[in-house]
Amino acid sequence: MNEATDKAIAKLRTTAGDAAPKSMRDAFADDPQRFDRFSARFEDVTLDYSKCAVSDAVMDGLYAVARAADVEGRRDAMFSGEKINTTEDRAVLHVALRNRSNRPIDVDGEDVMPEVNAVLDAMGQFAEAVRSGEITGATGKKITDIVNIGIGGSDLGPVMATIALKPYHDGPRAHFVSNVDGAHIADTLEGLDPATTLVIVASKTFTTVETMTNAHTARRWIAGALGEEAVIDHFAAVSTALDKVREFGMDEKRTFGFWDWVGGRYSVWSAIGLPVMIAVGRDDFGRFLDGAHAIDEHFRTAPMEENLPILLGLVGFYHREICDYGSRAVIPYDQRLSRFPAYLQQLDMESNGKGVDRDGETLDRHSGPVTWGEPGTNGQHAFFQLLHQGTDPVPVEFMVAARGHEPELDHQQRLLLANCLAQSEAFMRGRSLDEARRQLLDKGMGEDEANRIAPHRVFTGNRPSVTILYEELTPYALGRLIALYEHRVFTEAQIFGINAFDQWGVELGKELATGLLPVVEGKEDTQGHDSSTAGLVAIVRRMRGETASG
Ligand SMILES: O=P(O)(O)OC[C@H]1O[C@](O)(CO)[C@@H](O)[C@@H]1O
Repeated sequence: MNEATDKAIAKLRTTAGDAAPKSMRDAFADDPQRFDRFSARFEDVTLDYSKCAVSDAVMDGLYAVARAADVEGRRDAMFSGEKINTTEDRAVLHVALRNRSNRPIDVDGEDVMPEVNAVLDAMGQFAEAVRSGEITGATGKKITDIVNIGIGGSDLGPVMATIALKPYHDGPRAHFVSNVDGAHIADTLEGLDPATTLVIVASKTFTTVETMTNAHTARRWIAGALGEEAVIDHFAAVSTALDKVREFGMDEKRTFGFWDWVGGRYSVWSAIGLPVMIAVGRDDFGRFLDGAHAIDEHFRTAPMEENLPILLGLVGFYHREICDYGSRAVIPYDQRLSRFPAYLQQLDMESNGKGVDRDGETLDRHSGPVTWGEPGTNGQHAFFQLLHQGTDPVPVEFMVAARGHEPELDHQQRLLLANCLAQSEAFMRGRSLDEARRQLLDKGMGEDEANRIAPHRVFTGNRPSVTILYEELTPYALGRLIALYEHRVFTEAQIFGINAFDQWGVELGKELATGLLPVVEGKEDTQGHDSSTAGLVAIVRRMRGETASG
């Protein structure tokens, strides 16, 4: 572990004990400038962290931690193509995928930008040809539906972005299959016409069992309806493993590559974004990349005190390490961001859910928290109970647009905004016992009854939240929002001292999945497995009528 970071964190802990506001309600009452002091802006995005228990001294302590952990130096190393993913010996260059300035970025002495631009161009031509009907299915019919088959990073980003950009869809309908559960592909293909469907198989490795199993099911579906020779016209592939794509029998002209320096969870900007591009078109996909690039430039150049991803990262680190909050809730008051929390779960937890530092030493501090969430206002009618009154405070991250895409329903957007802002105010202010009692008495309740009920209606308040406010959820704004979170995760990882870019924990799942299959199939016995696993396998086989004792 880095000694300088340890020292800065120890100092911050003391500072926070002495100088963090004990009551945020009082802090707001005492300082009318609090919002101005603890919020930052980039273009039309406002990051408000004033409803967190920070003070100037705490923020200075956090900047000192970031400096000790060399966040800025490591950021520059990432942007310059250094192999900062040391356990896989890879550069980390999702930023090159949206490097709209075309500034050269070298990996092993070679500029990656020409290749990046060539794939983007090929994707654009293919996407537009599918959208216009120039590329058709085997029978000459226009493609009306695309089915993306992928999982993890080859699914979550495209699904999330496709849902988010619904107002911009003017291409074929996009569907997504990820789960190996046959129900997923069966339900998705039901009602689709093979003659007008294009299947995109998206897999960085082209070996992931879920994706390959679903790809073979889709292949049978196409071949069964249109004949084996039609398969080539109904499939496209996205992968870094071009040899494996060839083995599957895909057309090379419909194969779009990317590179080992793009992590799965950072790949929506690459050819993995093809379904998004087909749905919204090349130009809007370009605007999505532009938005991310704008945040990249801001992250690369803005001073820490004004740097939104760094500030979001510092607040996140503060909540995790100093305040000891084990999770954070991401609540978009934006229905079209309904899959953003799921997307962030992979981005955040696959990156920062680590137990050893970059040198392989066991961490003696926290790494990343649990990230979870659901859109508001729905969450308000479910888990907000715990957020307001539960015993474990959970910092909340709200995001909301000033304007929706439905001018005729603008009164609903105002209601949404009011809910979002009211919730963050309520988390901060709370309601004291006295206030609760007085409210009940004002409603005409008797004194004894008011005394009995009031404690149940107390809200401790002082519960932290961050609000990210933007004008409208455009492709550009979505690109910015995702990149903001990517660099937040990066910032936190540097302070935690971990490698955010490997994922050995989830890769274990890939090994385990196939290991037990022969046992479930009855081809191997349960010897060597624990009694729980053996017992459950035995029940499964009995229930499926696969053993005599069934
Ligand atoms: O794109 P692939 O190679 O099919 O992998 C899918 C996902 O699997 C993981 O490696 C582990 O689940 C993720 O990181 C990745 O996004």
